[in-house]
Amino acid sequence: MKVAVLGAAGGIGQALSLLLKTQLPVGTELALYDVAPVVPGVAVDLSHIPTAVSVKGYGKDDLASALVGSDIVLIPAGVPRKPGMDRSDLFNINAGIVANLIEAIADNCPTACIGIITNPVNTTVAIAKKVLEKKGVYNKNKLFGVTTLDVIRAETFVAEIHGKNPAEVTVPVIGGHSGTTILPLLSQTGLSFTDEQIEALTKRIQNAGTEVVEAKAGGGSATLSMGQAAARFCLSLVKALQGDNSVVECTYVETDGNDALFFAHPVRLGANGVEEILSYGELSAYEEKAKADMLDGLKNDIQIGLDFVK
Ligand SMILES: NC(=O)c1ccc[n+]([C@@H]2O[C@H](COP(=O)([O-])OP(=O)(O)OC[C@H]3O[C@@H](n4cnc5c(N)ncnc54)[C@H](O)[C@@H]3O)[C@@H](O)[C@H]2O)c1
Ligand SMILES: O=C(O)C[C@H](O)C(=O)O
Repeated sequence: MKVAVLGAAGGIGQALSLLLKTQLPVGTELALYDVAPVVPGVAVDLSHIPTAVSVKGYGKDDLASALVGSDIVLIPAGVPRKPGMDRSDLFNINAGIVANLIEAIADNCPTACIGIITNPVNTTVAIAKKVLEKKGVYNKNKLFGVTTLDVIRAETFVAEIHGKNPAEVTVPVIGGHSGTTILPLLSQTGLSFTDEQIEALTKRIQNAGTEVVEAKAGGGSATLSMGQAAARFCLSLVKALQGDNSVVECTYVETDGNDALFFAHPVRLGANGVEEILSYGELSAYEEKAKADMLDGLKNDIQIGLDFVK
């Protein structure tokens, strides 16, 4: 098994790479790529941790070597938000970065599962689809927008309110990854909430990225919690690729278009990536309305991505 992290020297990239170095199965190869000259040093640093996962750093001109043979490629490359910005304000810089990296994936490891972290996720995943299609290697079962951070935040905040261990709480989060497109399904937690709690919790989960951006006061966005979220997603994918058919994660994937072309659902993973897109079940009246209200915005975000690739 080979896992490549593109943008591995960044805030998310370093946290994620540390977690993968310590948690990937024995024998895994971890390839760390970044345009920042520190990346070989990050790899050497991690290589001193005594686990049976080999780590190699790849600089700016070595993208192809980093990618060849990869089974999973995770992409946290790109610029993060500063206070006052929306995720969509990152489009101008990050769209081109993602398109170029996806082209290289198409050329060097066209059958890899790709997890996109770079914002705006609602749009960058659509860019990836178009680039892969143009290259003739698109497989919708292997392209994922990583929305796991919304899930772990929802689990944390719900556990806090109910005085529970977060490990015992499950909250599906559907839709997209920005503002109101993030839709936590509190009705499916098996726990009860007042209307006021539902309103406040939903808003907190939707604004949690901004909560971090403001707290970091110009120093970037969520990196450590995102590292944890991406590691959870990657480890689930590894388990599934190795034959475990029972792994379910919420992730932003291409669907039958019932809601929008890309929509985060609970997804059963397997040896080929997406095994089955699971129904998100019955929504409460509050959730139905929230979904109806955000769909046009999400569809627009997706269209911007599709239109970016000529
Ligand atoms: N999906 C999510 O839930 C989620 C959560 C947090 C952050 N993000 C997004 O992740 C991205 C990265 O955030 P960060 O805090 O790690 O930023 P960062 O600035 O700390 O790190 C980004 C890294 O990407 C590298 N990079 C830039 N262009 C590159 C290229 N063409 N190829 C390879 N590497 C390149 C940079 O050198 C840097 O090391 C941002 O777009 C951010 O908005 C997404
Ligand atoms: O909020 C951001 O810009 C980063 C990320 O999407 C997050 O949800 O923390």
